[in-house]
Amino acid sequence: MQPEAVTATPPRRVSLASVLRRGQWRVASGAVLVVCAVLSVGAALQLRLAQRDGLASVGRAIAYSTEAAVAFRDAAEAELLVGRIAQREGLDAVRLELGGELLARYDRPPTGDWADRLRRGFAATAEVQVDVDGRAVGRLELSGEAGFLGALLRWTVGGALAGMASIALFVLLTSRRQLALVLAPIQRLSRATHAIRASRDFDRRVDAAAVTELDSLAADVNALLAEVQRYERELVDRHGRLEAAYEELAHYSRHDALTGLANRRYFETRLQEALSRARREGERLGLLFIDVNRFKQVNDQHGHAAGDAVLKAMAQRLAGALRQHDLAARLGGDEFVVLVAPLREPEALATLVSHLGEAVARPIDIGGGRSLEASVSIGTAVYPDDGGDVDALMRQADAAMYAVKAGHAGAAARRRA
Ligand SMILES: Nc1nc2c(ncn2[C@@H]2O[C@H](COP(=O)(O)OP(=O)(O)OP(=O)(O)O)[C@@H](O)[C@H]2O)c(=O)[nH]1
Repeated sequence: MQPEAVTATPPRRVSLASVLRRGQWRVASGAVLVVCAVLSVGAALQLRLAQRDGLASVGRAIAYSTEAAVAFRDAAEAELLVGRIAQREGLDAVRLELGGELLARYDRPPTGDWADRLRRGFAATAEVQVDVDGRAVGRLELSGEAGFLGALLRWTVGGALAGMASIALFVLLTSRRQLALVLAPIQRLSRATHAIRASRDFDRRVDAAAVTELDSLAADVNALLAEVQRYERELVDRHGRLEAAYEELAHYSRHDALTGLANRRYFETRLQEALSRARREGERLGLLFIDVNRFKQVNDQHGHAAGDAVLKAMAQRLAGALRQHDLAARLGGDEFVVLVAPLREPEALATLVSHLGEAVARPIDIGGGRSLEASVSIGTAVYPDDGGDVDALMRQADAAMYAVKAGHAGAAARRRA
C-alpha cells in the first residue's frame, strides 16, 4: 500500500506587533473584568448596608408620623399615613403590628413588567420598633429596594468605565514601551540583514539590543556574518588562485614550454582561422617552415643545455623579426614555423626569409663564455598558390625547406671537397 502523502499546511502569518497587541488587550480585558467583579461585589455589600439603614430611617419616620394613630389605635389613619410615606419612598410593602395584631399595611401592587420584578428581586427588609410615650408597643416591617439597584448599576457601570479607561491608558503606554523595546530592535535587525543580503556587504554588522535575548540574537547574527565574510574571502582567494592556475594551464596548452612560442596545435588553429579569413577576404597568406641546420651537432658537441640556449635564441630572434599580427611557433625539436597573414605582396615573403636568415646568423651565447653561429633552412608556401588547406600548405613549406636544406648540404659538401 502506498503511504499517504502528508502535506503540511503553512502557518498563517501574523506580525509580532499584532501578537503583542492582541496579548496585551486580552490581559487588559481580563483585568477589566476582574476589576468590575471586585467593584461590583464591594459596591453591592456597601449598598446593602446603606439600603438597610435607609429602610430603617424610613421606618423610624413612619413610626414617628403614626405615633398618634397608634396611641388611639386608629387603623384607618395609620394605614393612610403608612401608605403615603411608603409610596413616596418607593417601598414594596409595610406592616404595622401592635401586640402581635396587624394595625395597618401597605403593598405596592405588582406591575408585572421585568423592571418591577428586578426591583423586587433586589429588595431588602428592615424592622423598626414602634414606641408610644417612650414605651415599645409594636413593630414595623418594611421591604423595598430603596434605590439600591440604581446605585449598584451606577457603581458597576461607572467603575467598569473608569477601570477600562485607566487600563486602556496603561495598556497603551506599556504597549508603546514594549514595542519600542522588543519590536524596534527586531525590525532594525530584519532591515539590516535584508540590506546585507541584498548588497552582499558581509563587512557590515547589526546593532546591539537592550533586550538580552535580542542582543544575543544580534551577536549570533554578527558571528554568522563574520563566518560568511571569512568563507567569502577564502572563496575569492581560491577563485583567484584557480583563475591564475587556469591561465597558466591555458598558456601552456597553447605555448611551447622551452621557447614560449606558440605550439603546433595552437599554430594550426590560428592557421585554420587565418585561412578562413583569407578565403573570405580573397587575401593571400604566407607560411615559413624553418629548421636549424646541423642542430644535432650542437647538442653533441656543446651539450643539451647549449642546444636549449640556441633554440631559445632562435625563438627570440624569429619573434623579434615579425610584424605584430604574424605568428611564430615551435613545432618540436629544431623545427619552427611562421604565419604571415595577410600577405599583401608575395615578394615580401622572400624579404622576410632573408631578414630572418640574417637575424639567426648572429652569434648565440651558449653560456660559459662560449658562443656559436647557427644557420637555418627556410621553406615557404603561399595560400592559395601552393595549397588551400593547413595540411597542404604545411607539406609544401616543409618540402620547400627540405629542398633548401639539400641545397645547403650540397653547398657544404662542395665546400668540404
Ligand atoms: N637541446 C635540445 N635538443 C633537442 C630538443 N628537441 C629535439 N632535440 C634534438 O634536436 C636534434 C634534431 O636533429 P635533426 O633535426 O634530426 O638533425 P639535424 O642535426 O638538425 O640535421 P639537419 O636537420 O639535417 O640539419 C636531435 O638530436 C634531438 O635530440 C630540445 O628540446 N632541446
